[in-house]
Amino acid sequence: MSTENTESRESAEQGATTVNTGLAHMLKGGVIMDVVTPDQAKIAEDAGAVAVMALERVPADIRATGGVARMSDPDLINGIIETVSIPVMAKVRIGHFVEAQVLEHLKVDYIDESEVLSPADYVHHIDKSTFKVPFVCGATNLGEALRRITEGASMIRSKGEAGTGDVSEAMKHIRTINAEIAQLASTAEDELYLAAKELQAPYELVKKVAKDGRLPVVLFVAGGVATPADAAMMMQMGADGVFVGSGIFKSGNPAARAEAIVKATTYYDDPSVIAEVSKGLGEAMVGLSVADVPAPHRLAERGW
Ligand SMILES: O=C(CO)[C@H](O)[C@H](O)COP(=O)(O)O
Repeated sequence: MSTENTESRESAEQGATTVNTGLAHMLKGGVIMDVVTPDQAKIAEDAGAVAVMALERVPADIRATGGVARMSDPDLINGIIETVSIPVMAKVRIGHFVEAQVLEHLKVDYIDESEVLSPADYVHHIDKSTFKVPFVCGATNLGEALRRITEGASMIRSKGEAGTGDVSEAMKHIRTINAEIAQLASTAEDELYLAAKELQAPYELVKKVAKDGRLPVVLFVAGGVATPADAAMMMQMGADGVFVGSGIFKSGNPAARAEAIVKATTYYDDPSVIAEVSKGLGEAMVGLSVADVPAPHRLAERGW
């Protein structure tokens, strides 16, 4: 390849990186909602969601019915794309690069390489740098987040324990990521080589996080967020936004709860707003305490 071609490819790649992370920045401060039908997508859009995540079953139903959970039917994804004007994300199994090729072909706005679906590869994640469409990936700690970013993820979401309605794992993961970043920021420069080795992440990326005191991409929180107060708490913990799935569409009044969670995410530091929007929402999802979920059934354990 000529020098000129190499340069233009590099510049195109840099451009793609900017665009890829740019969409995630536009979603900041918002709620991304799991939806399984075009009607649900419309409810989410009307409630003020900044994007929807198309999938076949919300995590609570994946957990309840078991079996192998895969990428959704393209007809469902197309139906949702045609119904709403906000960005549409969709999930692929960890390591399933052909499902990702299909979603890119369908022109989804974002791909979630998600532990909520059954992994297709227990060793490798997708090489996301080979795609034009941006990816979001889950992480339970800083090392995991940095490995996903190295593979090309443009956005990270902490995993929580999806489908439980129990926010405690989401809290654990955002606290862990925050604490590990704070520790890096106070690490002497000549000790960052060891930190990189321990985090199993590239030195240059570790150095950047230490210098900036934050991830180089947007960080949302997911998994177990079920009430307006849950969402506001994640925002007060420093999240750039929240994903909510089962908490809305497994509740008694999805439209009202969706709107309330959006408002609480926006006014996350105003208890008077959170109190107001929490009134009269009807039944919250029944939920499942994470302490009662045995380790082999924990979705957050998937991914490495
Ligand atoms: O995997 C996801 C993020 O991509 C889900 O949207 C999220 O984890 C939903 O979890 P829950 O159903 O507990 O809200």
